[in-house]
Amino acid sequence: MPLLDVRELVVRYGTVTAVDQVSFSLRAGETLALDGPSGCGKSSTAMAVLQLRRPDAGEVRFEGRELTVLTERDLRPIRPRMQPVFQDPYGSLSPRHRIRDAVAEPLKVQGRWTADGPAKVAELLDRVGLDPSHGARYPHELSGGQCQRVGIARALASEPRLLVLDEPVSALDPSVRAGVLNLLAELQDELGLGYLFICHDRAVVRNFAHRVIEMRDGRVISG
Ligand SMILES: Nc1ncnc2c1ncn2[C@@H]1O[C@H](COP(=O)(O)OP(=O)(O)OP(=O)(O)O)[C@@H](O)[C@H]1O
Repeated sequence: MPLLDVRELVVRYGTVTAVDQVSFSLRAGETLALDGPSGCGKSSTAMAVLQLRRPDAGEVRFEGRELTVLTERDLRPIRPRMQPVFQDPYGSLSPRHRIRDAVAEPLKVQGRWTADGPAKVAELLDRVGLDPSHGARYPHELSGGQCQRVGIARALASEPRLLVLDEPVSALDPSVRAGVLNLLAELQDELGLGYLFICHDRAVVRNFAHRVIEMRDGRVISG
């Protein structure tokens, strides 16, 4: 059974059809890249997969369950298992919260904060290659690459099966990109995560993805 199976997905904004009958599937432990020029519908596909933007038509089957028919309430226990990581590492963190609080937040929101919470946060920071002492800092005291690692630690706190990575290294200096991509590859090996990886850097896609589908004007043109 695929981890994620998307069938004939459609997303419209008024009269614009941003995603037009897109289908693909993804297995656990696999990275599928969505490639294509700006405006071709990659982010809209990602948002619809995550049910952050409910699709206008089509199916999104995740771990065997059809999500598009579920209510917000029924989606609540499923949401932690599919986590986004966005392009802008600073933008996805609140400037007023310390790093340790940002990583603790999903545990607290999901009712999983217990006496060993601080130790779990330290472990998550260590897992993404950050010194646990970074937990006391604020986002502006970290580099872009370190912030993106915090974003990944926050996603891992939810114990996901799928990460939707929307241009996760595009905003980073070329010198730190490889480090973040290596971390993602290690986590995938270790945890068997599926990655839907949105990226328009051909070299990165070639090195990192197991399969690539190419989009143009809302449609899949190859892959
Ligand atoms: N909220 C919105 N309202 C109206 N139109 C939108 C909205 N979001 C996206 N679009 C339009 O939908 C189409 C697909 O956009 P989308 O952001 O999904 O593409 P993309 O491939 O991710 O592009 P980029 O790489 O620039 O993020 C574009 O024509 C875009 O202008």
